[in-house]
Amino acid sequence: MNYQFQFQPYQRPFKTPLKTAHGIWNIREGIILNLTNKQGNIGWGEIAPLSWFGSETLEDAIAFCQKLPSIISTETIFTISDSLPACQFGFESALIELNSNPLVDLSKLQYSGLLPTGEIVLNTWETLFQQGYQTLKWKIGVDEITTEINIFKQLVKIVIETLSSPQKIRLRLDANGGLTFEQAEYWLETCDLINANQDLIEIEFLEQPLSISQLDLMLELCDRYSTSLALDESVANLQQLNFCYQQGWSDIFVIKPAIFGSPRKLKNFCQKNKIDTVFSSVFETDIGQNSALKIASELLLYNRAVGFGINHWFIS
Ligand SMILES: O=C(O)CCC(=O)c1ccccc1C(=O)O
Ligand SMILES: [Mg+2]
Repeated sequence: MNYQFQFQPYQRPFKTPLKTAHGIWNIREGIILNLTNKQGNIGWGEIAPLSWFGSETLEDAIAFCQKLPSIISTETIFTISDSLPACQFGFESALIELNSNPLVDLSKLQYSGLLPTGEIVLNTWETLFQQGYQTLKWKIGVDEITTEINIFKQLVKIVIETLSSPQKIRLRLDANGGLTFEQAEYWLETCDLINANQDLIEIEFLEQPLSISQLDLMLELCDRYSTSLALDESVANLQQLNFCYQQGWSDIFVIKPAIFGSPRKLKNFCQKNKIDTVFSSVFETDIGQNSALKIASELLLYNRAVGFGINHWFIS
């Protein structure tokens, strides 16, 4: 099958720049593409690379699109190199949109809301909770650890004072690989104590405490603490996911479909191995988000909230 191919780069500024352990992020840049078939139907796709997470760069993706002819085949799409995972996602999701049943039910998904870093979280959590988010994520590893643990304990205290059973918040902590082993131990001790002593706030998991090169130490943390751990940066694409799975990771895997690579290969892996997944955004636009959410709703096994509650981060 042949398709007519068009693409257009885009830029979207954040309302408030996003702070993570990797640094400050001001503008989301990516590419919107479309494929038109012989009947004139159009399928949209998005390429939203995140090179600091291990995907190709935006420049790589633009260069790839520029080299393609204006008519491309299904075979071209299914042979995109594994070194261009965000391109694999963008083109395959446009194909999926053209060729499959559009009636995927996204209404059953629960969303996780992303909190801002720092002390402002003490006000923001309640706004998001009132908007319906029962799962929230807070970035750590950005400030001094004593400052962050202090804010975290205040947050837990306020939540406990404000909610009453059966209300409940699940909180995810995302370190973006920015902690040392000792700092991760300190966080996990604190989380274990909170989880053991009350039911109004559950620390659902600590996400990517250490860098990709320290998988052995993260496996050790899994053994030593009862709070769950999730890998994110460590499993940014299929090759990395295969590796971590083979090394024995049996806790949570955060999957960011837009940079992971071929949706078809992701589906095969998840259906074969029944892993515990959290599907998450890379701040793509609605086009990439819709494709990612369709994948999430097909593959989600344990009903964990998807990390796509991020719209309030953008100037619309
Ligand atoms: O996962 C979520 O809940 C929100 C999305 C998120 O945190 C994120 C968004 C863009 C890039 C990296 C990350 C991350 O999980 O580290
Ligand atoms: Mg993360």
